Amino acid sequence: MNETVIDCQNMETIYSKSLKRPILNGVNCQIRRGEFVVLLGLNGAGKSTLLRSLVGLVPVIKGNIRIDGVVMNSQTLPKIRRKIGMLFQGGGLIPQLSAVENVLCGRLGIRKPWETLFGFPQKDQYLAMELLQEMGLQEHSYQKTSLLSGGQQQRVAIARALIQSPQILLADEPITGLDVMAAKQVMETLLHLTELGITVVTVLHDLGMAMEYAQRAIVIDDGCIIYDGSPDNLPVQFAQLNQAVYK
Ligand SMILES: Nc1ncnc2c1ncn2[C@@H]1O[C@H](COP(=O)(O)OP(=O)(O)OP(=O)(O)O)[C@@H](O)[C@H]1O
Repeated sequence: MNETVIDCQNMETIYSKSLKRPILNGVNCQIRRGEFVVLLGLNGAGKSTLLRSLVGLVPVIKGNIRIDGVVMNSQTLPKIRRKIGMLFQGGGLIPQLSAVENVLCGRLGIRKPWETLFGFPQKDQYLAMELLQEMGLQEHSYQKTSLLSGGQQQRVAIARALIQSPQILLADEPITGLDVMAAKQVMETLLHLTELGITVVTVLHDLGMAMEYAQRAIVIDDGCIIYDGSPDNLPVQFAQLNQAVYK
Protein backbone atom coordinates (compact mmCIF):
# COMPACT_ATOMS: atom_id res chain seq x y z
CA MET A 1 0.00 0.00 0.00
CA ASN A 2 3.06 2.29 -0.09
CA GLU A 3 3.05 2.76 -3.82
CA THR A 4 2.65 6.39 -4.99
CA VAL A 5 -0.26 6.70 -7.43
CA ILE A 6 -0.58 10.49 -7.61
CA ASP A 7 2.60 12.52 -7.83
CA CYS A 8 2.55 16.29 -8.41
CA GLN A 9 6.00 17.81 -8.80
CA ASN A 10 6.25 21.57 -8.54
CA MET A 11 3.00 21.91 -10.47
CA GLU A 12 1.96 25.31 -11.76
CA THR A 13 -1.31 25.82 -13.65
CA ILE A 14 -2.50 28.51 -16.05
CA TYR A 15 -2.35 32.15 -14.99
CA SER A 16 -5.56 33.78 -13.76
CA LYS A 17 -5.85 37.45 -14.74
CA SER A 18 -8.26 38.20 -11.91
CA LEU A 19 -6.02 36.55 -9.29
CA LYS A 20 -2.85 37.97 -10.91
CA ARG A 21 -1.09 34.63 -10.36
CA PRO A 22 -1.28 31.01 -11.52
CA ILE A 23 -4.36 29.36 -9.95
CA LEU A 24 -2.06 26.71 -8.43
CA ASN A 25 1.55 27.57 -7.83
CA GLY A 26 4.32 25.13 -6.91
CA VAL A 27 2.14 22.24 -5.76
CA ASN A 28 4.05 19.20 -4.55
CA CYS A 29 2.23 16.15 -3.24
CA GLN A 30 2.51 12.40 -3.35
CA ILE A 31 -0.53 10.25 -2.60
CA ARG A 32 -0.28 6.50 -2.07
CA ARG A 33 -2.54 3.70 -3.25
CA GLY A 34 -5.55 3.23 -0.97
CA GLU A 35 -5.08 6.52 0.88
CA PHE A 36 -8.10 8.57 1.92
CA VAL A 37 -7.11 12.22 1.47
CA VAL A 38 -9.24 15.32 2.03
CA LEU A 39 -8.53 18.66 0.37
CA LEU A 40 -9.56 21.64 2.44
CA GLY A 41 -9.29 25.40 2.23
CA LEU A 42 -11.30 28.58 1.95
CA ASN A 43 -13.51 29.34 -1.09
CA GLY A 44 -11.41 30.03 -4.17
CA ALA A 45 -8.24 28.49 -2.67
CA GLY A 46 -7.75 26.11 -5.61
CA LYS A 47 -9.11 22.76 -4.37
CA SER A 48 -11.35 21.99 -7.38
CA THR A 49 -8.59 23.17 -9.70
CA LEU A 50 -6.22 20.64 -8.13
CA LEU A 51 -8.75 17.82 -8.63
CA ARG A 52 -9.46 18.90 -12.20
CA SER A 53 -5.76 19.12 -13.04
CA LEU A 54 -5.37 15.45 -12.04
CA VAL A 55 -7.65 14.47 -14.93
CA GLY A 56 -6.11 16.92 -17.38
CA LEU A 57 -8.95 19.45 -17.29
CA VAL A 58 -6.66 22.34 -16.31
CA PRO A 59 -3.54 23.20 -18.33
CA VAL A 60 -0.31 22.64 -16.40
CA ILE A 61 2.37 25.17 -17.35
CA LYS A 62 5.28 24.02 -15.20
CA GLY A 63 6.24 20.89 -13.30
CA ASN A 64 4.44 17.63 -13.92
CA ILE A 65 1.80 15.19 -12.77
CA ARG A 66 2.39 11.45 -12.68
CA ILE A 67 -0.52 9.08 -12.29
CA ASP A 68 0.39 5.50 -11.44
CA GLY A 69 3.93 6.18 -12.67
CA VAL A 70 2.85 7.69 -16.01
CA VAL A 71 3.68 11.36 -16.74
CA MET A 72 0.56 13.23 -17.90
CA ASN A 73 0.71 14.61 -21.44
CA SER A 74 -1.63 14.66 -24.44
CA GLN A 75 -0.57 11.13 -25.45
CA THR A 76 -0.96 9.54 -22.02
CA LEU A 77 -4.09 11.41 -20.94
CA PRO A 78 -6.67 8.90 -22.34
CA LYS A 79 -4.90 6.03 -20.51
CA ILE A 80 -4.68 8.09 -17.30
CA ARG A 81 -8.36 9.06 -17.45
CA ARG A 82 -9.36 5.39 -17.60
CA LYS A 83 -7.77 4.94 -14.16
CA ILE A 84 -9.67 7.81 -12.56
CA GLY A 85 -13.31 8.17 -11.60
CA MET A 86 -14.59 11.67 -10.92
CA LEU A 87 -17.51 12.86 -8.83
CA PHE A 88 -18.28 16.44 -9.79
CA GLN A 89 -19.89 19.03 -7.52
CA GLY A 90 -23.64 18.36 -7.38
CA GLY A 91 -23.28 14.79 -8.68
CA GLY A 92 -23.85 15.63 -12.35
CA LEU A 93 -26.57 13.00 -12.85
CA ILE A 94 -29.11 13.18 -15.68
CA PRO A 95 -32.33 13.75 -13.69
CA GLN A 96 -34.77 12.29 -16.23
CA LEU A 97 -32.87 8.98 -16.44
CA SER A 98 -33.23 6.13 -13.95
CA ALA A 99 -30.51 5.29 -11.43
CA VAL A 100 -29.35 2.28 -13.45
CA GLU A 101 -29.27 4.28 -16.70
CA ASN A 102 -27.17 6.95 -15.00
CA VAL A 103 -24.74 4.30 -13.74
CA LEU A 104 -24.50 2.82 -17.24
CA CYS A 105 -23.50 6.26 -18.56
CA GLY A 106 -20.19 5.59 -16.78
CA ARG A 107 -19.52 2.91 -19.45
CA LEU A 108 -19.93 5.31 -22.38
CA GLY A 109 -16.23 6.18 -22.40
CA ILE A 110 -15.25 2.49 -22.39
CA ARG A 111 -17.68 1.07 -24.97
CA LYS A 112 -17.43 1.86 -28.68
CA PRO A 113 -20.51 3.68 -30.07
CA TRP A 114 -21.75 0.59 -31.99
CA GLU A 115 -21.62 -1.49 -28.80
CA THR A 116 -24.33 0.66 -27.19
CA LEU A 117 -26.42 1.30 -30.31
CA PHE A 118 -29.15 -1.07 -29.15
CA GLY A 119 -28.57 -0.67 -25.42
CA PHE A 120 -25.72 -1.65 -23.14
CA PRO A 121 -24.44 -5.24 -23.13
CA GLN A 122 -26.06 -7.44 -20.50
CA LYS A 123 -22.83 -7.76 -18.50
CA ASP A 124 -22.73 -3.97 -18.12
CA GLN A 125 -26.34 -4.02 -16.94
CA TYR A 126 -25.58 -6.73 -14.35
CA LEU A 127 -22.56 -4.74 -13.17
CA ALA A 128 -24.64 -1.55 -12.83
CA MET A 129 -27.27 -3.41 -10.78
CA GLU A 130 -24.57 -4.98 -8.61
CA LEU A 131 -23.04 -1.56 -7.88
CA LEU A 132 -26.44 -0.08 -7.01
CA GLN A 133 -26.98 -3.02 -4.67
CA GLU A 134 -23.60 -2.33 -3.00
CA MET A 135 -24.69 1.28 -2.55
CA GLY A 136 -27.91 0.09 -0.87
CA LEU A 137 -30.04 1.38 -3.75
CA GLN A 138 -31.31 -1.83 -5.32
CA GLU A 139 -34.97 -0.95 -4.88
CA HIS A 140 -34.42 2.45 -6.51
CA SER A 141 -32.66 1.14 -9.62
CA TYR A 142 -35.49 2.03 -12.02
CA GLN A 143 -36.51 5.28 -10.35
CA LYS A 144 -35.70 8.60 -12.04
CA THR A 145 -32.80 10.13 -10.15
CA SER A 146 -34.71 13.44 -9.82
CA LEU A 147 -37.00 11.57 -7.40
CA LEU A 148 -34.16 10.34 -5.16
CA SER A 149 -32.87 12.13 -2.06
CA GLY A 150 -29.58 14.07 -2.21
CA GLY A 151 -27.71 11.26 -0.42
CA GLN A 152 -29.15 8.60 -2.71
CA GLN A 153 -28.24 10.68 -5.77
CA GLN A 154 -24.68 11.03 -4.53
CA ARG A 155 -24.43 7.24 -4.11
CA VAL A 156 -25.74 6.76 -7.68
CA ALA A 157 -22.98 9.14 -8.80
CA ILE A 158 -20.41 7.03 -6.89
CA ALA A 159 -21.74 3.85 -8.57
CA ARG A 160 -21.44 5.59 -11.96
CA ALA A 161 -17.80 6.45 -11.22
CA LEU A 162 -17.10 2.90 -9.98
CA ILE A 163 -18.46 1.19 -13.11
CA GLN A 164 -15.25 2.30 -14.83
CA SER A 165 -13.29 0.25 -12.24
CA PRO A 166 -11.10 3.23 -11.37
CA GLN A 167 -7.94 2.99 -9.27
CA ILE A 168 -8.46 6.55 -8.10
CA LEU A 169 -11.68 8.33 -7.18
CA LEU A 170 -11.71 12.14 -7.09
CA ALA A 171 -14.74 13.69 -5.41
CA ASP A 172 -15.56 17.40 -5.37
CA GLU A 173 -17.64 18.26 -2.30
CA PRO A 174 -19.60 14.98 -2.31
CA ILE A 175 -21.44 15.74 0.95
CA THR A 176 -22.29 19.41 0.47
CA GLY A 177 -26.02 19.93 1.07
CA LEU A 178 -26.56 16.50 2.64
CA ASP A 179 -27.92 15.96 6.15
CA VAL A 180 -25.60 14.38 8.73
CA MET A 181 -26.86 10.83 8.20
CA ALA A 182 -26.63 10.98 4.40
CA ALA A 183 -23.22 12.66 4.62
CA LYS A 184 -21.95 9.90 6.93
CA GLN A 185 -23.24 7.22 4.55
CA VAL A 186 -21.36 8.81 1.66
CA MET A 187 -18.17 9.15 3.74
CA GLU A 188 -18.45 5.53 4.89
CA THR A 189 -18.88 4.44 1.27
CA LEU A 190 -15.72 6.35 0.31
CA LEU A 191 -13.84 4.87 3.29
CA HIS A 192 -14.92 1.37 2.23
CA LEU A 193 -13.50 2.02 -1.25
CA THR A 194 -10.09 2.84 0.22
CA GLU A 195 -10.20 -0.48 2.08
CA LEU A 196 -10.57 -2.13 -1.35
CA GLY A 197 -7.38 -0.36 -2.49
CA ILE A 198 -8.98 2.56 -4.34
CA THR A 199 -7.30 5.91 -3.66
CA VAL A 200 -9.85 8.56 -2.68
CA VAL A 201 -9.15 12.29 -2.84
CA THR A 202 -12.08 14.45 -1.87
CA VAL A 203 -12.73 18.14 -1.41
CA LEU A 204 -14.61 18.84 1.82
CA HIS A 205 -15.67 21.89 3.79
CA ASP A 206 -16.58 19.91 6.90
CA LEU A 207 -13.63 19.67 9.32
CA GLY A 208 -15.48 17.23 11.58
CA MET A 209 -16.08 14.76 8.73
CA ALA A 210 -12.50 15.17 7.56
CA MET A 211 -11.20 14.36 11.04
CA GLU A 212 -13.56 11.42 11.48
CA TYR A 213 -12.92 9.67 8.16
CA ALA A 214 -9.76 10.78 6.38
CA GLN A 215 -6.21 9.52 6.91
CA ARG A 216 -4.60 12.66 5.65
CA ALA A 217 -5.54 16.30 5.08
CA ILE A 218 -4.09 18.71 2.56
CA VAL A 219 -4.95 22.38 3.14
CA ILE A 220 -4.70 24.78 0.21
CA ASP A 221 -4.53 28.54 0.47
CA ASP A 222 -4.03 31.00 -2.40
CA GLY A 223 -3.05 28.19 -4.76
CA CYS A 224 -0.37 26.65 -2.51
CA ILE A 225 -0.35 23.71 -0.11
CA ILE A 226 0.05 25.14 3.39
CA TYR A 227 -0.50 21.92 5.36
CA ASP A 228 -0.16 18.24 4.54
CA GLY A 229 -0.55 15.84 7.43
CA SER A 230 -2.83 14.36 10.02
CA PRO A 231 -6.47 15.57 10.02
CA ASP A 232 -6.21 15.82 13.83
CA ASN A 233 -4.36 19.15 13.52
CA LEU A 234 -7.01 20.76 11.30
CA PRO A 235 -8.64 23.03 13.89
CA VAL A 236 -5.25 24.66 14.58
CA GLN A 237 -4.55 25.05 10.86
CA PHE A 238 -7.92 26.68 10.24
CA ALA A 239 -7.61 28.98 13.26
CA GLN A 240 -4.33 30.25 11.73
CA LEU A 241 -5.98 30.65 8.31
CA ASN A 242 -8.84 32.65 9.81
CA GLN A 243 -6.41 34.91 11.70
CA ALA A 244 -4.54 35.59 8.45
CA VAL A 245 -7.80 36.40 6.60
CA TYR A 246 -9.07 38.84 9.26
CA LYS A 247 -5.72 40.61 9.83
N1 LIG B 1 -10.42 28.35 -15.88
C1 LIG B 1 -10.15 29.34 -15.01
N2 LIG B 1 -9.62 30.50 -15.46
C2 LIG B 1 -9.32 31.50 -14.60
N3 LIG B 1 -9.52 31.43 -13.26
C3 LIG B 1 -10.06 30.30 -12.78
C4 LIG B 1 -10.40 29.19 -13.62
N4 LIG B 1 -10.90 28.19 -12.84
C5 LIG B 1 -10.87 28.66 -11.57
N5 LIG B 1 -10.37 29.89 -11.53
C6 LIG B 1 -10.15 30.72 -10.33
O1 LIG B 1 -9.22 30.01 -9.52
C7 LIG B 1 -9.52 30.13 -8.14
C8 LIG B 1 -9.64 28.77 -7.52
O2 LIG B 1 -10.85 28.14 -7.96
P1 LIG B 1 -11.31 26.74 -7.41
O3 LIG B 1 -12.65 26.44 -8.02
O4 LIG B 1 -10.23 25.74 -7.63
O5 LIG B 1 -11.45 27.03 -5.86
P2 LIG B 1 -11.99 26.11 -4.69
O6 LIG B 1 -10.93 26.07 -3.64
O7 LIG B 1 -12.45 24.80 -5.22
O8 LIG B 1 -13.21 26.98 -4.17
P3 LIG B 1 -14.66 26.57 -3.59
O9 LIG B 1 -14.44 26.07 -2.21
O10 LIG B 1 -15.38 27.90 -3.61
O11 LIG B 1 -15.27 25.58 -4.53
C9 LIG B 1 -10.80 30.99 -8.07
O12 LIG B 1 -10.45 32.31 -7.80
C10 LIG B 1 -11.41 30.85 -9.45
O13 LIG B 1 -12.14 31.99 -9.80
